[in-house]
Amino acid sequence: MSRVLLPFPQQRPMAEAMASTLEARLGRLDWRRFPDGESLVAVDESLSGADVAVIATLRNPDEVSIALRFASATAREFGARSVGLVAPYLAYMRQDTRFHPGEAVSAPLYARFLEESFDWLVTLDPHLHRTPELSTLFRIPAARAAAASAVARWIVEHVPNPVLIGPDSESEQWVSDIAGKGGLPWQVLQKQRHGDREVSVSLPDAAALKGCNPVLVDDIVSSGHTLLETLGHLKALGLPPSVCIAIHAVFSGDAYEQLRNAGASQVVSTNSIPHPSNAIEIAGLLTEACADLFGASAPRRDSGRSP
Ligand SMILES: O=P(O)(O)OC[C@H]1O[C@@H](O)[C@H](O)[C@@H]1O
Repeated sequence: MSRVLLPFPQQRPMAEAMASTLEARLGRLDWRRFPDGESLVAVDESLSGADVAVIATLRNPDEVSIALRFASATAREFGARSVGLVAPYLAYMRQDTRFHPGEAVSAPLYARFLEESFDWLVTLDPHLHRTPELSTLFRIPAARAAAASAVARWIVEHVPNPVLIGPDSESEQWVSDIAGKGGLPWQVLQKQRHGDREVSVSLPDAAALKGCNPVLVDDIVSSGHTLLETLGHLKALGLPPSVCIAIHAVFSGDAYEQLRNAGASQVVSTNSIPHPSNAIEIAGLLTEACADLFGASAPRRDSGRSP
């Protein structure tokens, strides 16, 4: 039985970091776009009997998803026994309910889409809010790694006298976990979202923050408005410039530049999405989460069948 990692081009360094512990070889997965936007995917042809893990981070999911499907189907066509997906960032998890009439509930729909291609899934800190666990969303074996220990280590090593601040109640699960791992004080604010780019947050207990260096932590930073709003309030309270930590550096548009220009002392992230802010390595955490699934899952009924 052999294990093969097929990383999308951007995830090659992640795959290189994971390969030896997983006793897997690195295979070829090329992806390019034709001028009309269509995808051309090419994978290793020597996959007969192999357990394959495709590695793809799902920022810009509408672009990458069709390529994912082509990659998994072609790997099976070349004889892969099983095909799993390691998605350091799992997209579409935030639309987990119908916020307005007529909207598609994307989280379960996207889960169904991925299940059609993959036998198992590993991801890092998925945005599970109203959904308690990955297993309630996915019908294939799914495991989640947590960045908390790596983020806590980074904070302890880089920020003197830190206090962790989560911008909203959704962030509590990540902030409290990181605080627990690092033995750090923390608090979580109340946020109201008024639109895609309009949010307001409540003032924190300023007295409790006196003498500390604020570290804002969120799972996803997309437009950046949640952290921008929080930064603004902390600045108005006269607190020292805050460190901003994103687990997933989505950073749409100029969000990263805006945060840096808004008085953040540093903006850092894990490498779940390749980005200049990456400072916290999570390959080892994903490797651990893969251990029980990679090569262990029962082959799909249609495994090896031509697409
Ligand atoms: O405010 P932006 O950066 O657009 O969105 C990120 C926020 O939206 C939430 O679901 C995330 O957990 C995070 O708090």
